Amino acid sequence: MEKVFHLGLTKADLQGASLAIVPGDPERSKRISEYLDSPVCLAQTREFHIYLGFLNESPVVICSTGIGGPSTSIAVEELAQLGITTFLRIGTTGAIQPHINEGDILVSTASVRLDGASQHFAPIEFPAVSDFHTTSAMVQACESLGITHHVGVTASSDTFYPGQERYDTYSGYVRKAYQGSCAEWQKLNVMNYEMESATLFTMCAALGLKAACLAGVLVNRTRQEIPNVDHQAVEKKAVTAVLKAAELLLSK
Ligand SMILES: O=P(O)(O)O[C@H]1O[C@H](CO)[C@@H](O)[C@H]1O
Ligand SMILES: O=c1cc[nH]c(=O)[nH]1
Repeated sequence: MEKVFHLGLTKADLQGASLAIVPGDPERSKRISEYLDSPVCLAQTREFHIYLGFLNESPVVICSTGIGGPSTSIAVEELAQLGITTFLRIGTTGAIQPHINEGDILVSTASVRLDGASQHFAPIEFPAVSDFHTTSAMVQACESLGITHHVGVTASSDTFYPGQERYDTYSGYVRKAYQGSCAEWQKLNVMNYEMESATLFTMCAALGLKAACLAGVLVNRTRQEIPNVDHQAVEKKAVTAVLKAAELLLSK
């Protein structure tokens, strides 16, 4: 088989892996790989840092998506061509409900499609819904590890600043369409903001692939706009949860 265009890998490179862990941050790929047995770096190209390792002897791929839907859609498409059918996103996030605390883990059942890329896969009426069994494994993982977690709907935006209604910016202006949007999502019981799950869920649901997403809370937007917590501690908890979910899925 030819190498896929962006990731630069062939099916043989993945050694039969069918499950991928997909963080946004490229540097996180390496940190996750260190929890696997015999990790090797397969490629580092653009925002895609790709590792292969083993979890209880099953091959697992880790591939960063970069920030946002367009690069996520490339990673998912090319990984699917290479044999990946299950995608576990592990991200960071901003909570918008007052009862959610920094350091909690949020498991997304579905996402509000505030992205553009998902519309290249399915019309806006199509739900950005996670895979039930894959998401259940994430919930079970959090429960078994005693991690404080919340399960619900996520708003997934193309932008970090206006799409998430941040005013503490260069211009201080948010265009009218997004003014009041955070309050509306709060009223509609949306848990949080992040930037990749709408594309990931829509694309995977439309293509018959399985996707789930969990994220560690870096900031509670009812209290402040920009995160200032210990990023690494929050990430470590989320990584522990996603690896446990992968282990549960691979043991079935
Ligand atoms: O920590 P990651 O996985 O990158 O996820 C979140 O962090 C980035 C924004 O800071 C966006 O990618 C958002 O979805
Ligand atoms: O508030 C936040 C924090 C992390 N990632 C986001 O997209 N938003």
